[in-house]
Amino acid sequence: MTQDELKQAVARAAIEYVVDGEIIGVGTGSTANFFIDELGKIKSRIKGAVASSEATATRLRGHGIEVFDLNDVESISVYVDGADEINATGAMIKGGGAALTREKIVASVSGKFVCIADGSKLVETLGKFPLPVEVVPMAANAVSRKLTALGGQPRLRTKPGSTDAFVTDNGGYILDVAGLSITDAVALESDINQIVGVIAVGLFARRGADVCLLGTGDGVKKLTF
Ligand SMILES: O=C(CO)[C@H](O)[C@H](O)COP(=O)(O)O
Repeated sequence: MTQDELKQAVARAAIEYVVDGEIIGVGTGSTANFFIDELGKIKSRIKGAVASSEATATRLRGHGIEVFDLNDVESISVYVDGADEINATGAMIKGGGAALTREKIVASVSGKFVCIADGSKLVETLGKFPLPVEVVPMAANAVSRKLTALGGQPRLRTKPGSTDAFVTDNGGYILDVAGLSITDAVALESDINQIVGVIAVGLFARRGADVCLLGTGDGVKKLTF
């Protein structure tokens, strides 16, 4: 199976977690997009969705799915999203698609986090994928120095084909931090959160996934944490 076929398979499998009549939290990225397309096929079963990015909101609306402002929602039963890396405890690196802050917010108010990923995302130790850190633009260099002191090699994310800084939905910049071998994800998440100027770090450890649907050549494997 191709990587897209694996993503589509886990997206289809995630429909099992949709609670009829409810508002569902929806992540960002190529795997989440397959899930949105599956949601579109059963949109009459749900009340609507809370999106983790403007791109996801646009795709949801394209399927005729109502997108709710999180401030107008009391609770979310299920949040479905991809990951850049996930380990055996359900801790993840996220933010490759630049939506880490809103993803973390929606995940934090959701009852169950269902991660959908192709098998290549399951790793023993987090950190081979550069850790995204969203920062207030004026603090980018100051935060970079602190991340270097933590042992990382931060690089400012730029727009494709440009040297201009990429700007997130929230007006932030992203530092992608290479060179980290993350053995204590909870501690590192806390340490980076403490750095003044950090908006959010793409380490989902304190609030990791509850379930991971992993697409492999042998079919969809379900990991529970
Ligand atoms: O965290 C994310 C976006 O900020 C994505 O979920 C993550 O980057 C995985 O994306 P994809 O499914 O395209 O591999």
